[in-house]
Amino acid sequence: MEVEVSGLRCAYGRSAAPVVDIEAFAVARGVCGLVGVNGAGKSTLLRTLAGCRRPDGGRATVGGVDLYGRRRRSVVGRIGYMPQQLDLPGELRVAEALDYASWVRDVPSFVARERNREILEQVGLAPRAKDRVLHLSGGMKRRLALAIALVTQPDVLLLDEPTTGLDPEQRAGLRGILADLGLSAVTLLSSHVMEDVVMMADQVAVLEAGRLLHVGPTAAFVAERGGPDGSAEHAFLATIAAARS
Ligand SMILES: Nc1ncnc2c1ncn2[C@@H]1O[C@H](COP(=O)(O)OP(=O)(O)OP(=O)(O)O)[C@@H](O)[C@H]1O
Repeated sequence: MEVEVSGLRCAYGRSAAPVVDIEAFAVARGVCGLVGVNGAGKSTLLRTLAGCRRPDGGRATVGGVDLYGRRRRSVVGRIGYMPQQLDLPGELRVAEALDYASWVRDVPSFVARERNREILEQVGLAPRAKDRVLHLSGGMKRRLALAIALVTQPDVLLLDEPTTGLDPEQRAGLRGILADLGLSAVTLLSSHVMEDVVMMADQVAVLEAGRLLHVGPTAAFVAERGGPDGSAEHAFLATIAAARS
């Protein structure tokens, strides 16, 4: 299932300059890392691709279906979205929160029961299934948000800064989950941490002031722009410096 964007413009306020302005962008499968400095437009783009924020111009499609068109219902249910700002039901227990998310997304309860148990194992929250969400640590809340994004077994997974607050073991766990999903889903993840992008994403997209500066295989991006040390950080900084000069 392909995620595609054409002539996409997003602005906050009628006369404001667009904070996302992308002529064309397509991700067909695997994991694409979306990188950019603070305010580059990553969250706005992901929110728009999740079907949560109507663009001010252009189109965003999933599997050829306009996310804001008449047939949107047929695709928004196939998208799993983990926002940057978590809004979790603190009073519920972890397993209940997942069941609730499944109910909201119309996953039949007989399917959800087994699947949610597996998801809790995957994200390492099975031992905390009976804990109240508000008692979880920051990193655990992030893992729960990831679990919630997975309840529909989405074809498209959008993760906004998924590694924030995760310990090294959990980062490795997230890589494992993405590697499994990479075979079947299109994943777009934003991150400030180039190291995470190199380890998790086979493609990298660089966003600067709402515009797409570069899209391509991560390995080539680092090899060609990473300087003598082959540093991903260097590749990123060189790309935005060239665009600003
Ligand atoms: N609700 C809002 N109202 C007005 N402006 C907003 C709003 N949300 C974001 N912006 C502005 O839009 C621009 C892009 O913000 P966005 O959060 O999409 O960037 P980002 O790349 O995700 O940043 P970060 O890495 O800091 O999370 C920024 O200039 C930001 O100030």
